[in-house]
Amino acid sequence: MENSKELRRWLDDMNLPHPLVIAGPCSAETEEQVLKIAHQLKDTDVNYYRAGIWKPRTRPGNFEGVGAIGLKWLQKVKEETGLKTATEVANKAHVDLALEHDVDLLWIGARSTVSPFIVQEIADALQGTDKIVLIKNPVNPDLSLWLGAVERLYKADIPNLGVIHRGFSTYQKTKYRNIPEWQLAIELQTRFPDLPLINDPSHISGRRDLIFDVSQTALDLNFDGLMIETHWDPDNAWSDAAQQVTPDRLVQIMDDLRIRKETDQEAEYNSAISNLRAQIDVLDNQLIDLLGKRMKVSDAIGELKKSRNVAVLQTGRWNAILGSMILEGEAHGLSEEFVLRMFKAIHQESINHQEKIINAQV
Ligand SMILES: O=C(O)C(=O)C[C@]1(C(=O)O)C=C[C@@H](O)C=C1
Repeated sequence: MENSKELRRWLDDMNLPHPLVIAGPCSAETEEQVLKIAHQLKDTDVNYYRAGIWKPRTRPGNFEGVGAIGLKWLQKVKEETGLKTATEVANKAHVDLALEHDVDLLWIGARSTVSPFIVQEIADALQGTDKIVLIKNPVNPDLSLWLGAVERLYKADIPNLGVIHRGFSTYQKTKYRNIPEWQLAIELQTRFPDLPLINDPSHISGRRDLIFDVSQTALDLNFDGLMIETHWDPDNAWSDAAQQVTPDRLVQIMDDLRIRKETDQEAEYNSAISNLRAQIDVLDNQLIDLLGKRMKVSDAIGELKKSRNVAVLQTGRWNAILGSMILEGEAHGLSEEFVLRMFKAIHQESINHQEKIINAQV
């Protein structure tokens, strides 16, 4: 699969004055609930009304969705409000039912994207459809697996594709339910700049007070749209209560978000940015030069260790470097997270250099 302008045609054709918005409850609960929220979202920026019909849950015993009856409620939503509809599908039976009920947009969930068998089954069931199909990232931060799923659908002649970034599972304790790992979304855009990219701040945040900030970051990174779980009574929702917002709050979020353009054609902007980018280029070259020099010193240490039969890894020294660099970084406005990541990468490269030297056959 190659990048092409064709990939974003379905989105461009919508000619939206704002990012694409997919909103609605995490789960369809009752007909009344589905219709009530849809009517509240009717005259807002919302383009697609979402509702989970089949819910993959971590543990058995939790609410697993109302099933096919919910698709009838979504049809009613379309009739009564004119909103297009969206739901998650996780196997062939779901696809067949969703198509039968004329759901306009289907998405593949994170737990399905991890399984090439399931993705292939869904792709086969959807073969040639002109519905929009969005693929959520797999639960683990694996860009190839994510793009592999997109490719399976592309090869099944499904032209209207896109991806949803919903964050990644982690053992670390963080403020997020699923850590964003924005770098992956940036890498995906670098490889497929025209593949529509939607952010799901609800699943990244796991709590409603973070949704605005995550959405703003997504828009600052050129995301094309947002999927935000919305419920008329979030606290009493049957699933994911903590991360849903009310329709009023959604409207407020959309009002407050700053939508930035990709670039600016003004001469003044162009000359200022060229000047600053020239400075960045000089500094980046200096960084590479310095890192090369540091590795040369590390090579010399490697030779010395080899002659004295000393181990490569020196945890005492390494911890001392980390401690002092975190403090130094702080004084230069660099976050601890960044300094740690950067020095772990430098340390690993240094170890690789020394390993090569120590294990070289003479
Ligand atoms: O100080 C050393 O012994 C080194 O080999 C250098 C270095 C580093 O790159 O800073 C590399 C490996 C060790 O684990 C500790 C530090």
